[in-house]
Amino acid sequence: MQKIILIAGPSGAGKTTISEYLTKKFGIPRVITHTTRPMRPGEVANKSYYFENNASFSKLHFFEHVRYGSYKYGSSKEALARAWKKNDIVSLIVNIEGAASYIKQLGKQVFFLYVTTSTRTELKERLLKRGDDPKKIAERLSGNELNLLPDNLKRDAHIILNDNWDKTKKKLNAIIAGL
Ligand SMILES: Nc1nc2c(ncn2[C@@H]2O[C@H](COP(=O)(O)OP(=O)(O)O)[C@@H](O)[C@H]2O)c(=O)[nH]1
Ligand SMILES: Nc1ncnc2c1ncn2[C@@H]1O[C@H](COP(=O)(O)OP(=O)(O)O)[C@@H](O)[C@H]1O
Repeated sequence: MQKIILIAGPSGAGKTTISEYLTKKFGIPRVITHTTRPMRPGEVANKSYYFENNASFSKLHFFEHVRYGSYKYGSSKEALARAWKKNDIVSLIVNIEGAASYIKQLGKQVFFLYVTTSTRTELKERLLKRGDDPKKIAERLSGNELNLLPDNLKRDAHIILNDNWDKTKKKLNAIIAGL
């Protein structure tokens, strides 16, 4: 059965780091998603995201799409098909709303990883170190943008407390072995 590992959680929790590890270690490709937000330093077009404007975004065929902060984000049916063509297990980084859509639409094909840290201070420190703008960090770590795990998704979530990278790797290795 084709499967999708959804990776959700607050900014700075380690979603991208985990998805890159899954690619490197297990050849699990990530479904590249579309966004209207500007590219950050260090990001690569068509690898980090497909960077769109409002007009090009509106022409895509979405599996689901959301507005998050000031920008639009969405995963296209084409990008999912492309990733599944490469491998039966793929990963996808989404916000909580997107995770709920996937779980509803794909049911048992979904493995839902919720990644977080023990403290919000740790998230803030990681984001400062990553070079994010302090004003943006404050927005990401409050309100809707925090991506807290809602009660109705707790049953579906496999929670990874990514405080320690070695422990996280071991958990990921065990998860992949069991898929
Ligand atoms: N629903 C949905 N969320 C997405 C998609 N692509 C990215 N996201 C989420 O959008 C949020 C913002 O991503 P980004 O701007 O890269 O910021 P970061 O999480 O602070 O690194 C994150 O929670 C991502 O998981 C998508 O296609 N659909
Ligand atoms: N277990 C960890 N311990 C310390 N730093 C980490 C850990 N996991 C990830 N990081 C670092 O934290 C920062 C945020 O990780 P990232 O994967 O970009 O988060 P997200 O995609 O969830 O926003 C990156 O600089 C990354 O190298």
